[in-house]
Amino acid sequence: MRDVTDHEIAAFRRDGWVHLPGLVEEVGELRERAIERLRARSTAHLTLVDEAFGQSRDVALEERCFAGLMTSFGPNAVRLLHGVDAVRVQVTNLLVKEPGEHGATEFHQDFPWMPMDRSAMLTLWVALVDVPAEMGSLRFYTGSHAYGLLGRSFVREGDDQITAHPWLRDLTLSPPLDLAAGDATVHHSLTVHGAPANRASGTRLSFTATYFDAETLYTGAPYKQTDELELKVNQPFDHPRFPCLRP
Ligand SMILES: O=C(O)CCC(=O)C(=O)O
Ligand SMILES: [Fe+2]
Repeated sequence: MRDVTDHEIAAFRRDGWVHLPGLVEEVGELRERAIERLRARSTAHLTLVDEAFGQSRDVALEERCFAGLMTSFGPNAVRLLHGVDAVRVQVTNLLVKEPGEHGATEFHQDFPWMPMDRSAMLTLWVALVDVPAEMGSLRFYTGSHAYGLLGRSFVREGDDQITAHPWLRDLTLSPPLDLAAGDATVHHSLTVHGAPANRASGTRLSFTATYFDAETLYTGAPYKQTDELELKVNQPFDHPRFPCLRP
């Protein structure tokens, strides 16, 4: 994996998202492991998120090659986030968007569900196959991370951010990106983002990892991932599920 450049860091801080062409040199093994693992995924559509994409969560806890990818991006995540000395990983995931099976990913922010006391958090999204725009690469409202918490989406029908906050349309929507396998995007946890449905013929396949400031304290807000972990309120996420990475 290459380092992010100073120019890319400046763009991320200004825009709330950045395109990282050629971030990962070789994705062959990652793609094979992803396909293998996704065979076992549940295809039940139980939530509004399931309508948008399938998931295989915590992939880096179980697959060495994804653990390597997660770890190598740690120093980049520290550099991208402002005033952060170390990060923890919140979750790693494989996302699959099938033509026909999945619809659009409605525009949303990632942070409003999180049981964290600060929003210094970002998500790396790596294309594991070529993802032309019509396959559903992510779109971002440029600068939307400056507007704070805008509320939860995927909770009720019609709660996407554009319906809730029509003024977002005054911001610039990022261009439809044609990603090659190994290209990535990064978005801040407050950046409004979404993706169109997959209108190509193949499967959209990506790896994501979410990183947050290692100093972040647990608030105790109900959240499926953390409810069972016996974390202490007002203490850091000091738990093997949230590995700490330093530059
Ligand atoms: O891949 C998608 O369509 C959505 C992914 C997403 O919202 C995220 O990684 O935060
Ligand atoms: Fe998201």
